[in-house]
Amino acid sequence: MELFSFLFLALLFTLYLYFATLKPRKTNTKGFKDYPLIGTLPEFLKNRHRFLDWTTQVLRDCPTNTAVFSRPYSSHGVITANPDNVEHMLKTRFQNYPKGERFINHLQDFLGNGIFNSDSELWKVQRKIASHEFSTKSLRNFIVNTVTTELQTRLLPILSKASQTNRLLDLQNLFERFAFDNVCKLAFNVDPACLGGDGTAGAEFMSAFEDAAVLSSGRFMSALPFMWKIKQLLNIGTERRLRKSITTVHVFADSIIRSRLESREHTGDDEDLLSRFIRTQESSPEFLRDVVISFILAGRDTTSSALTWFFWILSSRAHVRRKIQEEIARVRSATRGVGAFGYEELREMHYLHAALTETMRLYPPVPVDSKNCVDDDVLPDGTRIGKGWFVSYHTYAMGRMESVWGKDCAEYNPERWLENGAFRTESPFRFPVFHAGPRMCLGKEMAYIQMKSIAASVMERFEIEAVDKDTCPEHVLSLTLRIKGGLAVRLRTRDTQSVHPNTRV
Ligand code: HEM
Repeated sequence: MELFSFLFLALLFTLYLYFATLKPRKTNTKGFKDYPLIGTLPEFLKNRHRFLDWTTQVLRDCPTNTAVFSRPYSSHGVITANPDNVEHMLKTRFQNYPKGERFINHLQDFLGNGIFNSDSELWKVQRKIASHEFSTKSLRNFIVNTVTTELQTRLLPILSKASQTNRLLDLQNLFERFAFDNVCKLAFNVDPACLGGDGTAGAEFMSAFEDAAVLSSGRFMSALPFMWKIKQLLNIGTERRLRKSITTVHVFADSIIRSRLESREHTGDDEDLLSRFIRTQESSPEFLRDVVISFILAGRDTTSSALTWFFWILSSRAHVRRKIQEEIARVRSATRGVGAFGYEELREMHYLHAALTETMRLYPPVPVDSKNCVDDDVLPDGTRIGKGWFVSYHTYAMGRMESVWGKDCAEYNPERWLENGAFRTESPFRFPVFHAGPRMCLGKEMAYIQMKSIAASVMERFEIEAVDKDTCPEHVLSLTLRIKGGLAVRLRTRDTQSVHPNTRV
């Protein structure tokens, strides 16, 4: 026993000496500090809680805004905020940069082989069906109608009541519930009634879905890649919670899919994606479940994240709020529209489009996205990448790069998106908020319809002020960029003279 204690103390002492005298292999300030054997791990552990800002600073200091990242017992990787590199990986050499095994393994339990978590043929077949359906007018109308109903019957009445009672509201929570109801209608025509409804089963489904998303993405932040696998094997800690939440999600989705398959002949006119997939091809219930879950994940927290940051930013920018309100009033008087905004009216709102886009430039809902390198390659800026390395493009950092947006990159300025008053699109490689190339986001148009519809309807009726409008909120990093603790706001009904008489709730 004494010998054991002695050996143990000797080992501790040796480790102490090793770490105390350790010097990074790379001592200059460019790139991540890289130590022998343990790679970037010490820096990563020190900065994990502020991952986005730390990596942004490192990339800003690198000559081509690209840095190599290494972790012990795991493959190396490259993180880039360079538009040429982004174009190379997302388009020019698309085949060489799939999601890859590492990404897919991390999310497999939750997402199976859904579009968000597959490559090659499995991805292609879902992409083909979905991109056809997303381009149909019937799906667009379905989306507009779903958003309108949720707005008129749930969100606006909740806001109206809060403004009368001067109650504080967590706007992020409301938007997340809104988006979840919406995307469930789109995915399988089910209304979980998470916003203002009595949907107990729906609320349980949403909360399990949220847990599953956060815990699955937490696997990527594990200091040592095999640690989550050990926890999974022993069914302990976060992995135990993850298993439970995934089971809840699967049971809920399976029951809907089973009943829809049993009444297959009744899906003839249904507009939701599940019915469209059932009509188009023969698929197993498990595959249909994967399809549905991926779509819910893709459309769930993205629009709510963008809208939450949008209202926080606008809280301290009265001049931007005023311009949006003037635009809304102009569109109203031109169309003499009443009630919810129609698709054509939303299309006319160029300034609102620019203000939302500018929000996502600085606070992208998907801040970092990763691919896997299949064969050795050299990026356009000269960075060498080895087979099996991960390559991440850092959308959050790109919005803050002088090399991409110029000297005023840190300023919130919707005007940068306008030319003679009309919205001007940007290269998706400089602005990869919706991804780019063959895997570009399928829900982009739907997302803008939803965000513009909510923003215009809310801003036409209310003034919204974040309680803590002058302090940048902390964010939580899961798959999407969310505000830690939500966004507390106070509402005031706008002067009745400035609101169209027929639009009151
Ligand atoms: C502001 C809102 C949104 C943003 C910023 C956004 C962003 C993105 C990004 C970055 C990706 C690439 C993810 C990856 O492959 O790793 C993506 C993919 C995707 N998005 Fe969106 N998205 C938004 C809203 C939506 C909505 C509302 C839907 C509809 C349900 C949707 C459906 C999809 C789908 C199906 C994919 C997978 C495409 C593929 O792999 O081929 N998105 N989105």
